[in-house]
Amino acid sequence: MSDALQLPVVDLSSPDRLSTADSIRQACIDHGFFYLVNHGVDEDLVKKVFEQSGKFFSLPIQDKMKLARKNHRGYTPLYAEKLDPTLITKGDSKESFYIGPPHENLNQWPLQEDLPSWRSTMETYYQKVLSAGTKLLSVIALSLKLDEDFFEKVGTLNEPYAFICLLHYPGDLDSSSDDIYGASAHSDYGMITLLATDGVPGLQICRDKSKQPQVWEDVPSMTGAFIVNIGDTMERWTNWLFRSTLHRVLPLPPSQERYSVAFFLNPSKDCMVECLESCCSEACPPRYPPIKFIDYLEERLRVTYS
Ligand SMILES: O=C(O)CCC(=O)C(=O)O
Ligand SMILES: [Fe+2]
Repeated sequence: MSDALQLPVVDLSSPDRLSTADSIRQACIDHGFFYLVNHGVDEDLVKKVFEQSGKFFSLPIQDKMKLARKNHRGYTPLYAEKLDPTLITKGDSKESFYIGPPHENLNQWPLQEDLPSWRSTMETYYQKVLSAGTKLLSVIALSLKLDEDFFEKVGTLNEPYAFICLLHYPGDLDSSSDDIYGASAHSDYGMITLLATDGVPGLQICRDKSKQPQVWEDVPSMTGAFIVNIGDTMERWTNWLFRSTLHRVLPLPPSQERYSVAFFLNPSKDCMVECLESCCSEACPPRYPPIKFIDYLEERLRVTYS
């Protein structure tokens, strides 16, 4: 069952930061998802990223496999990743390309002669979305009754372990299995995700993962807006006040395809993630012990790629 959903819209350029913080708080408690408008990332740049992404995924598979995923960067072919590890199917019907923090010098790039402006486009996009995400985190801090530079002060943004993930869903190639999703049900691991899509529908959220049968609602795209969602690290930090909502991408009908670009804003590797004081009390003690972000992430990735 599926219904279209009206997600809250957050305006990052609003001068009334306290009222923006209030609407973020409500959105993160109710949905864990919202639209972000006036985020400062130029529409032409987003368009260019989609163009370049399309060019990469159109390369012959032998060329793409030369950049096969290493150190969490590079190309992952169709069916190689399964976001819902409980499914017994062969994997999600998507291909992806990850680009990580520039300071680590571990990114893989297509040959300059094949795709000349690819690297510069992706590096510019990385910096621009990181800067929008940083601004958003300061309002999220306000929404949690913290100082607006809280996430900077605790070292989250020293060298954030953030990733661009280019995604291509090539349509339902294997109609023999009912259980193959574009992206199977999952929640994201990090603090926040900023998602751009090409407008082709498919994304759905399940607001109450404990309810049976699960109710899935469509998340329509909004032109010019990022779809932002809370990840598990933020859920852990806020002691479940902000929810990291289960989501998935439906399989596409044959002969249709879909592109999207996710930006996973993760904290720095060494950042300790521990229950915020404003989110616990005697009646509501911390649900999790403190953990170093990289230890948490490595465990989650191990399950996804096993
Ligand atoms: O492509 C989408 O719309 C969502 C992708 C997603 O949820 C993910 O990669 O974590
Ligand atoms: Fe996701």
